[in-house]
Amino acid sequence: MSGGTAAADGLLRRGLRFLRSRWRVLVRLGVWSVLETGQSFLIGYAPARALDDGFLQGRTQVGLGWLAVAGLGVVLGAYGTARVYAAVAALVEPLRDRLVTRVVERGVREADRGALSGLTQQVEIARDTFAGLVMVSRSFVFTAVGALAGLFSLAPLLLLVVLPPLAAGVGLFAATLRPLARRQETFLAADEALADWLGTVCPGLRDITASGAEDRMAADTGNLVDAELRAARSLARFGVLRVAALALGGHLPTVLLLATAPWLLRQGVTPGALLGALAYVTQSLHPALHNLVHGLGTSGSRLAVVLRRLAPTGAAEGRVHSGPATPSRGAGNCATSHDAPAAARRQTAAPPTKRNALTLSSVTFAYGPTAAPVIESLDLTLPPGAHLAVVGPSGIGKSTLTTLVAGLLEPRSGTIRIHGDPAPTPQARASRVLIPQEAYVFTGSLAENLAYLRPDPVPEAEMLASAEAVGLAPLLDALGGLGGRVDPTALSAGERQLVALARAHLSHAPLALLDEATCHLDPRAEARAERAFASRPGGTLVVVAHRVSSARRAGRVLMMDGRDTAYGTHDELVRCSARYRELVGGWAAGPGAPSQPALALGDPDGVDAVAGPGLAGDGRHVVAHGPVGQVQAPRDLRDGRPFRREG
Ligand SMILES: Nc1ncnc2c1ncn2[C@@H]1O[C@H](COP(=O)(O)OP(=O)(O)OP(=O)(O)O)[C@@H](O)[C@H]1O
Repeated sequence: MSGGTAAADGLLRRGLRFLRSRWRVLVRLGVWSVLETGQSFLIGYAPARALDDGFLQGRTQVGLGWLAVAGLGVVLGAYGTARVYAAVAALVEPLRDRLVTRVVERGVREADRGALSGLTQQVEIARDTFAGLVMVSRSFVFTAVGALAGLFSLAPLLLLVVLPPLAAGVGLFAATLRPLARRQETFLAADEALADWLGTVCPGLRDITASGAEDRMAADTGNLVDAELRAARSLARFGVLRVAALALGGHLPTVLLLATAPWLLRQGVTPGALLGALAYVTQSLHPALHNLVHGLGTSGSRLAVVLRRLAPTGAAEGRVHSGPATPSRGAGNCATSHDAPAAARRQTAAPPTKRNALTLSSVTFAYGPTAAPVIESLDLTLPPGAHLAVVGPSGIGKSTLTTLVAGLLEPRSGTIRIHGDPAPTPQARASRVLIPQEAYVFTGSLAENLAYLRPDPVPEAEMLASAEAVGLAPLLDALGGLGGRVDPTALSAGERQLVALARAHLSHAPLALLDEATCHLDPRAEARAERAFASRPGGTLVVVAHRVSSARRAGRVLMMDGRDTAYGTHDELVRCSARYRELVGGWAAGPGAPSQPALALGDPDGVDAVAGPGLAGDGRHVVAHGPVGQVQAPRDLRDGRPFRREG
């Protein structure tokens, strides 16, 4: 037995089990359908009687009476239809609940919100399709029973004319149902495979061109297009059989009734009975068969595909992915924001480990409704304890990013979570502390300034430890200890930054955002402050860096550069990102270099640096556009030694 057939049989078994457990609802549905069917019966019977017993006999009132009966049948039928909808809801909603429970469990287990929203959408499709199927197949059965009973009661001979073509049409349709469903599924799978493939290839066109892989990619894409074309043609061929079934079962009875009318009249069938038979065929049987053929033919296979996809194991087992292997992206391990979709997929495919300190999912932000986004579709994940340096050219959006994470701005779209709490919310706000470039201190004691972010009384020892950690101790001594008076105007910008840093260090917030918060400190003092934050137990640090030394210290670097944003370690970026090398090289070249680095003389920790453009990454890969080596890395970096400013 093939995998597809086994899956289909499994689905059928589960479906029958589901229906068996809801037999009461099915009975209710049947009862209301009978009432609805009364209308189908009367639609031909009443006009026949009206003609034969009323108008043709000159008894107008009797004729009108029968027509009134037909009208009453319509009213009762409408009531029955309303009750039918309620019964269908009772059948369909439990299926929806069951599927929702299943996909939510799966989404929680896989910690994949993207997949979850996709799956819940599919549940809605499954619910609607199932409801449509129940309505269509039920309607056909009851309408056909009503109409055939009516034909029999008018004149059994009529069945001889109507029944054979109707049965042949239904039989032909039934025979095509399974192969049609298979072809429909193949077509859907081919269509999705092509869409998936294009979604992967299109964002990487630049890399494909850079690595000369156009021909191979075009050939692979062509294969998928051909596969979809073949599937569409095969489906269309079966579509012709479907139309034939409808012509046979729906149109032929009308033709036969008209062609055999003289014979039928000779056999004693009355003109009214003939009129009634035509009404049954054209008003009931043909529309019901039409709905069945189109509804069951299309929706049935759609439902099968969706249900199989929602199945607990091998969610995509029903999906034929005939696409070629993932395209090479040109530059080894590198990944830019071009790779965002692939990177996002890699990220969501990873098993959940622990709660991330910071998660950005497809974050887009602009300063105005029609303004160009400063940040676009940014994905970023930082585990607790991570140390990230954000670099990029002036005005690229580094401060905007930290402000968004701090919850002072709201993304236009996408989500930001700090230790699982969405930003901006009070919970997320309590988990982060933002130290901007401009450090604010106020007139008061140093202790008051330091304890400002703590709701609880802060032990002196803690304050002294934080002051020591960030390098505030000399100022603390100069001011005469924690009780010393702070006069903001008497402090230098660097001293004010040290106070602000010690205050943030004392806060309980595990995520520290330093937005050029050390720009007035010398490199040595900056290094000390950053290390103090990086070594807080469980503390996560995001630094908007203005020196290369900052980027080197950080475990990961986010180089913001619009669509070419790159992410990785400093060494990876140096290896893979031409843009990053260019920036680093710019610093080394000194003043007047394109990136206009802020150099600090005699930096024992390395070179000063940077600013460059960008977006996101998956925590493991970095990027380069253009072959690696096209831009030569500065000699100092290749030697692994820090830069030194010349002269
Ligand atoms: N409050 C604001 N209102 C409108 N536009 C703003 C605002 N703040 C920043 N911008 C604009 O958003 C863009 C990104 O600015 P942002 O300050 O985030 O960049 P940056 O990379 O931090 O720059 P720098 O390194 O110079 O601090 C710039 O074009 C800037 O002019």
